[in-house]
Amino acid sequence: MYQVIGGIISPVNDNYKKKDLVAARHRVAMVQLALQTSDWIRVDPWESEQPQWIETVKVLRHHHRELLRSLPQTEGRNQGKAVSRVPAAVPELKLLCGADILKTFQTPGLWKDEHIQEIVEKFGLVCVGRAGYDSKGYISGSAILQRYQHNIHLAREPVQNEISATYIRRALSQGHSVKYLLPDAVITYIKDHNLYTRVSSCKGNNIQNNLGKTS
Ligand SMILES: Nc1ncnc2c1ncn2[C@@H]1O[C@H](COP(=O)(O)OP(=O)(O)OP(=O)(O)O)[C@@H](O)[C@H]1O
Ligand SMILES: NC(=O)c1ccc[n+]([C@@H]2O[C@H](COP(=O)(O)O)[C@@H](O)[C@H]2O)c1
Repeated sequence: MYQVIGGIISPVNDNYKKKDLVAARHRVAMVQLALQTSDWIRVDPWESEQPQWIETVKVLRHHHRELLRSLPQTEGRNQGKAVSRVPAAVPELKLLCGADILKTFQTPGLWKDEHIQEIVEKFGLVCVGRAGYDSKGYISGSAILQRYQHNIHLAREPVQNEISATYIRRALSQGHSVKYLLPDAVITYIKDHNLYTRVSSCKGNNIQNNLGKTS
C-alpha cells in the first residue's frame, strides 16, 4: 500500500526529436492551466529548461534529489544533544507512464539497459494500460523487467481512456473541436497562441530544425 503525496508532470525538452511538439514554454503553460484545480499534481519545467534533451533516468535522479532535500528533518538526539538530522520518512519517486512506454523499452538503441534497470530497481514504474499494448507481455519478454516486476505497478482503470495527444493535435490542425477533451483554459491558450494549426505546426518544425531541435 502506498500513500500518494504528490505528482510531477515534466514536459520534455525542445531538443527531444519528436514531431509536432510546440515550444516547451507553451507546453509548460498549458500543463499549468490544466492543473489549476489540482491540489497534488504540479508541473516542473526543470527538464524542459536544460540545454539539451536528457534521458528520463536523469530527470528521475534530479527530482529524487530534490524530494530528499525538501523533506522535513527531525533532530536525532544523544543525551539531549542534537547529533544528526535524519528525514522523518523517505518517500519514493516512481515513473508514471502508459503501456506504450514499456513497449518502447524494446526498441533497439532507444533506452540503455542500465537506465531501464535503474528505473525499475531504484525508482519503480506505475504503468497505465492503453488499448493495443500488452503490459504483461512486455514484462515477461524482458529479463530486466521480469526481475524487477515487484516494482512495476500495473494500474487498473475502471474505464479505459483512449485520448491521444496525437489525435488532439491532428484534430486541432484540421479545425475540429476538442471541447471536453481538454480543459477550457487550455483550449483558450491554444487559440490565443495560434498553436497546432497546420501553419503553426509547419513553422514550429522549421524553427526547431534551424536550432537543431525537433520535437
Ligand atoms: N490514453 C492514455 N492512457 C494511458 N497513458 C497515456 C495515455 N495517453 C498518454 N499516456 C501516457 O502519457 C505519457 C505522455 O504521453 P505523450 O505525451 O507521448 O502522449 P501520447 O498520447 O502517447 O502522445 P502521442 O499520441 O503523440 O504518442 C506517456 O507515458 C504515455 O504512455
Ligand atoms: N533513453 C531515454 O531515457 C528515453 C528514450 C525515449 C523516450 N524517453 C522519454 O519518454 C517520454 C515519452 O517519449 P515518447 O512520447 O517519444 O514515447 C519522453 O519524456 C522522453 O524523454 C526517454
